Amino acid sequence: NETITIKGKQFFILKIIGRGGSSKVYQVLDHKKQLFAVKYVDLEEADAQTVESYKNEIQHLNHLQLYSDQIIKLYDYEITNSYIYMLMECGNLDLNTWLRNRKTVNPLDRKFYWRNMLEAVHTIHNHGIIHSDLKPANFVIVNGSLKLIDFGIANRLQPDVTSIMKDSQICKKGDVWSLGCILYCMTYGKTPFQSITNQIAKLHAIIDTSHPIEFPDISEKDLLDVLKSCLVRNPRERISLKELLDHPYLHHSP
Ligand SMILES: Cn1cc(Nc2nc(NC3CCCCC3)c3c(C#N)c[nH]c3n2)cn1
Repeated sequence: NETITIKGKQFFILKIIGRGGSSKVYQVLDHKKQLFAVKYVDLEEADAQTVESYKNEIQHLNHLQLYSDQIIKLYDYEITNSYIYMLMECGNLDLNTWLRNRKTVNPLDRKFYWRNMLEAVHTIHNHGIIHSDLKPANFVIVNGSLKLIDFGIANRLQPDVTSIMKDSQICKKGDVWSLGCILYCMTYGKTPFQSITNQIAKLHAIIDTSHPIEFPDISEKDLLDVLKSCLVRNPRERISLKELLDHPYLHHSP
């Protein structure tokens, strides 16, 4: 069956893991039967800005390999005018699928995965990257720990150059909100505004500081405090990533 050749090495396609607009992710084997993920991007229809955004994402992914184990391993890549191949480590499952398949998350997994997510996002923030679209599908489980697979740079609708560069500390707080939503989901089995089905009403609730987010009582008081601190609507008052890394939830058992 089908093979992919990257930098002269041949890989055998086992299955397609996912597909996006012009990208596909395959699970492949090399000649030593080692498992990898290959991301393929079709550049035929891509405009110069899109190609640039993909090259930017790859440069950052390549560089950040050195700084954290919670960033997916990029072993090699091949860029031509018509396609991109990225050879990466393969996760067993992405966090979105994992969360969908289970009703409850055990407190130890949740705490461990939270630590992994914080470390990954702290790493990209330290290099001036703000994801601004963090969701469970951006993380994969590799040998029991979570790894970030993309930085939200590729194919983002580029902020038009007129957008005034906001204070980056404030923008980083957007990623804290997103992480809080993921942790909320791992705690209560639903996202903070999931019960509001009308999209407009949901949007109003999200931005309405007088609309209270429900935090049903739980035994882990440290976890409850993390959730309430992340899901503060005013970014200035919201907890920072640095403070999250020092929070008792990460350091006190249970
Ligand atoms: C469902 N599932 C996922 C895996 N593992 C996996 N999925 C990856 N992307 C998936 C593409 C579809 C959406 C969810 C992420 C990548 C990846 C990139 N990009 C680099 N390594 C990976 N490993 C095994 N089953």
